[in-house]
Amino acid sequence: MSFIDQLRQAQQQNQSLLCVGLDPEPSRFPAGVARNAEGIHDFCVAVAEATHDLACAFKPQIAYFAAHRAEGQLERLIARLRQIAPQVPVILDAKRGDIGSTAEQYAREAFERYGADAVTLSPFMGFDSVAPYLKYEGKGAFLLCRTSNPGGDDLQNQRLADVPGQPRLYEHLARLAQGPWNTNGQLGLVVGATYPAEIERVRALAPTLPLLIPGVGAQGGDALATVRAGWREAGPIVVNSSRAILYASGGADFATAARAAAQATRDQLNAARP
Ligand SMILES: O=c1ccn([C@@H]2O[C@H](COP(=O)(O)O)[C@@H](O)[C@H]2O)c(=O)[nH]1
Repeated sequence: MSFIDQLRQAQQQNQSLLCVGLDPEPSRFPAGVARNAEGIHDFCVAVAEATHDLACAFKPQIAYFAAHRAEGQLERLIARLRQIAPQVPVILDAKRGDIGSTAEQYAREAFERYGADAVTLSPFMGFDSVAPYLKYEGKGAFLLCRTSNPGGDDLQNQRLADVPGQPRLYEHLARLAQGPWNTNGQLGLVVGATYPAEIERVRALAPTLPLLIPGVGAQGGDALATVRAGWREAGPIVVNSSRAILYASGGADFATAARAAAQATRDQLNAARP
């Protein structure tokens, strides 16, 4: 099954647009969870078990694992997610971008080593840096388009003088991803919930692409405005929240609190659907 079909199926089954982000930071773990690589694995498993029926995707951010030499634990975690929630796709947030030969290795890492269903990529180096990922049939790739951070303006919001109509860089990217770059039909875009007007613009330019939308929760993005701007019958959205769910409680009840936070966010997103 293709990534996009898998995503739609999980959204239907769990009635959810919510992606639970797995950004495990040992210094924020409650007492009783080891502040090491094994603790990272166990903490994420506990959160996944508590939220598996509320999520349409899980998004481990690779830096939180690699920084603590927990790549082996990330492999095991993704394998475990398959048991906990076989229907829920895993998006590996890696934001890779490199020349083709190196991109081949990154693609292998994401899809063969970790077994992710989709990956996030930086499109800055152009189509040949994206193409190796598209050779993996049915696997998804989300290109950074209009990111949630204020610094996204520095490049993404600049106009391209040499392109007809002088679009902004993020608009040009959205057009490429909807059109000529989407050779396997599995491309999506990353757009920040902190910029709903830009979500709406991206949706106009890329009406059928899945949008991965981080920025609700800890970054303060507006869930209602996000869904209104991005959700369309023909174009799914996946709205990520990480810290607001993972650290809803710093105590022994962290998994129960994570579930409550995930449920509240899921319900908020669903209530905003037209
Ligand atoms: O534009 C982007 C792209 C990716 N991210 C990632 O999403 C989560 C957000 O975490 P919160 O705790 O919900 O703020 C994190 O992994 C980022 O690396 C993003 O925030 N913005």
